[in-house]
Amino acid sequence: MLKFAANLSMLFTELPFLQRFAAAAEAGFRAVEFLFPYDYPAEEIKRQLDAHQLQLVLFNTPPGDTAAGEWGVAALPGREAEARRDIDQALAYARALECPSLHVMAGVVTPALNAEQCRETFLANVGYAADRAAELGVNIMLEALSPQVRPNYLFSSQWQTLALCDAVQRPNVYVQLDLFHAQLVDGNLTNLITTLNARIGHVQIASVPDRHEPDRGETDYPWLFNALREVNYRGYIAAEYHPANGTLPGLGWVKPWL
Ligand SMILES: O=C(O)C(=O)[C@@H](O)CO
Ligand SMILES: [Mg+2]
Repeated sequence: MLKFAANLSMLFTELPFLQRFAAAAEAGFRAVEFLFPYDYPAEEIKRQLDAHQLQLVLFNTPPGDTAAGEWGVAALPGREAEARRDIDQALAYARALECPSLHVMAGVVTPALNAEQCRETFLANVGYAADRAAELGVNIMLEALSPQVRPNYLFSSQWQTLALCDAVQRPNVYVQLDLFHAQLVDGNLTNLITTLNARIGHVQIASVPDRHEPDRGETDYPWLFNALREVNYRGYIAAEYHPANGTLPGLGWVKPWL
């Protein structure tokens, strides 16, 4: 049985953040994810999860200075101490919120940076995160981001994600397969699912190219759900899209799965 989660940074944004948990549960979701918990004490988020019997399944390490265009610091040479503080903080939240997976954000490689050095820095920081996470039973996710959404992010292809997972040599590091980014960059999604298979730790979905509900656009999600079922995918599939016309009217696609 496939399991679905609502991304509370993109869905239910008609409501303030802490009210989105109730709305997701009311809509039938049993699991949620979001970008960042850091503006709120963990206890406050935990109260929402418990009150609405929701499982938190994923969130991200802090993004760095977003106003300056940063999107993670784990690949930025010279920022290792900050990256590891961020990882420690994120893992403290993961523990408090009983969240099984953490996405470690790499960062944008500006022209002033050496790409190979960034990759090495990322691998070292992911190794640190994986070892700390293993003590808590948490898995680490790595996510390729398309240049259309995040230009110059450290990696954009699912094959680069796989190579990074291989290179870090830790059993608790997985591919976070966002099928929206994957279609933009790699295509051939059925092959990606069957080839990556057991290395996939988390899946996210949205229509392509508009990043709306996954019931439109160029990707056939019922087909891909079936492909995930056939490889016996046991993780979550998170709805990470911008609703085209409000969250609730767009949830028809997920109703049969909840
Ligand atoms: O942008 C995405 O896609 C994500 O999954 C974010 O959480 C990280 O960039
Ligand atoms: Mg994503």
